[in-house]
Amino acid sequence: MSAPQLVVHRDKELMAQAAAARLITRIVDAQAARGSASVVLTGGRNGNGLLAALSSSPARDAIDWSRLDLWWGDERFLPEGDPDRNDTQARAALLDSVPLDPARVHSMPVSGGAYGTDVDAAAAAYAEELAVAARPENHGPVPTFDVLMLGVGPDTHVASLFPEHPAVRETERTVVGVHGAPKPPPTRISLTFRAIRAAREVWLLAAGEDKAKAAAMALSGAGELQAPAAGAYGRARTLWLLDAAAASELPRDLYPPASA
Ligand SMILES: O=C(O)[C@H](O)[C@@H](O)[C@H](O)[C@H](O)COP(=O)(O)O
Repeated sequence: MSAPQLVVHRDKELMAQAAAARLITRIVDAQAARGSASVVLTGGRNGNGLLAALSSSPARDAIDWSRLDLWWGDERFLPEGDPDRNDTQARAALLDSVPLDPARVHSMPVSGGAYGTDVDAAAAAYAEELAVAARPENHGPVPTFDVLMLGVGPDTHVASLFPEHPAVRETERTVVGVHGAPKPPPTRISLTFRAIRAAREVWLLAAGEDKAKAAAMALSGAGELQAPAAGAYGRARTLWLLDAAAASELPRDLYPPASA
């Protein structure tokens, strides 16, 4: 477990630009060190803002897109191409405009596809896809992702792990079907903490005033059942990327406001 580090940017646009630059560097470094890189994407405005910033960065061409594995932290269990799916939004923001190897783009299953409406079967299939990709040196049922990104909800949810929901208590499975999520749509697929914590680096993205209480709660010792963001950490690094508004209610020992 790595203790959280905080990076606070002036506003969400700067945060997206800086995070995109950071991600390019991590991917290029991983490809240099290990031949390929693996990244777990998140839905939400901040995750998609980062992808859009990466798309318009000239440095994006430093990435060897054919040697990049993409996974998702969670997905809304909706039909293929649905505009509310996280993968549809990621494709529009970046993926459609770069030469990825389609076999390395691991979207979560769609509803109405091979698993019909059975979200638990769909989740089990994604867990199997992760297990197949894991190497012996990963010592577990998922690959050691280089970077796993997570948006943070105002209720402190990450991926589709909502406060006090059964998925937060899951310790064995790496992927679960989520039923009755408090945020629509109610049926989702999510990585669990077990899979999230297999990542080398976990980055939590939070921007805007509506995230200030969530960030303060998760970073002030709240339990992961009540504040799932508190349970998201990486093996080597846990990084909170915030804008000033989201950092505005953090305890002063964590982040002194500029006027202090
Ligand atoms: O599946 C979802 O409903 C969203 O992906 C959600 O989990 C999102 O990541 C957070 O709510 C943060 O969202 P923002 O980045 O838009 O603030």
